[in-house]
Amino acid sequence: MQLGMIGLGRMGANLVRRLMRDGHECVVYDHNVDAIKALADEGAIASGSIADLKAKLDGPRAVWVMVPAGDITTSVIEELATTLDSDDIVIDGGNSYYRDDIRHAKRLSEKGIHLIDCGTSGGVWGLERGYCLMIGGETEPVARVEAIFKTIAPGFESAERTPGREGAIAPSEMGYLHCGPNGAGHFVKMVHNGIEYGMMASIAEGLNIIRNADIGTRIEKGDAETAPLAEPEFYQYDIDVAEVTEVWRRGSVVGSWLVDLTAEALHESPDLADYSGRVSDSGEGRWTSIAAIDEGVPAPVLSAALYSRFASRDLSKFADQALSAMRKEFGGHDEKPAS
Ligand SMILES: O=C(O)[C@H](O)[C@@H](O)[C@H](O)[C@H](O)COP(=O)(O)O
Repeated sequence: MQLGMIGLGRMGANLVRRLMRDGHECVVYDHNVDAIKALADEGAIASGSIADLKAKLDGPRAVWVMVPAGDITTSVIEELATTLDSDDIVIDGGNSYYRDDIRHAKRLSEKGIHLIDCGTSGGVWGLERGYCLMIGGETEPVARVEAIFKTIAPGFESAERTPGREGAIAPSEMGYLHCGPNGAGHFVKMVHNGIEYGMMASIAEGLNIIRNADIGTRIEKGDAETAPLAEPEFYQYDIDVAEVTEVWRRGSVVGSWLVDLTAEALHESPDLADYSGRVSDSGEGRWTSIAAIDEGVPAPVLSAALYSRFASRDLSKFADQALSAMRKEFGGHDEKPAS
């Protein structure tokens, strides 16, 4: 079928490539003319504006928006609200906050345009592996663009069938799921990313414990800041962390795509020297914690993982200085001065 794509960054461009490979026709638009030209050279139909994109699509249209969440998505949706026709469909495939979807759906519905929110997971690997799609919106428009979701998703063969499941293959078994009305798709994607934070943090923390299993040798050399280890002989292991991730990839309980990717990164750079250690976040971990608080549902692991990202930046510095100051004040302890 035909699809318009607005936003030709890594995700948008690869979605277009995957769609074209499967015979879909894509009309593409981006602020960056080079990005449009690159895809036009690969067979997409170039457009010079959102109005031009509309003119090049047959109605009722389907337009996928793949731009950064927040103000940019809102402004593109606003332009679509004034440009598209009744019964056209807008699919927001970015990482929008599900509450924005509810607002955007209302705005588009004033013109009879349908919004589908579509959490899209798979990152830079999605072109080959396919993308896991978490979808929200009205039933009819979602069904109308199902061929698009089917192509973009990884497909039934991407995982072994869950034992006990039989009969017709469900969409979830192909890698896309209509989760509920507007916002439901991005709600599920939000929590998916909250889980992503927790899994990433636990792998990273565990590897750090292994990396420091030689701390007994370092304390003997007197360069540790901690209380002396009672039994330094138990921490004398110089373990190759890269090799640990490699072995965990084979048959271990924690084996996963995240461990695969960690093994790859450690193979390229055993000390991870190219990384400052400051970890960014785009919002979904925060929104997951807010949802947990609103629901009164405990989510200590996901919240701790979010806070450890904050701690990775300089924003924990003042709290650490305050700790140091208090320790010195009440105990006269010798705290390290600022360097
Ligand atoms: O499922 C995915 O493909 C990822 O979650 C993807 O959405 C992306 O990597 C996040 O945008 C990173 O999120 P943070 O910037 O919050 O880490």
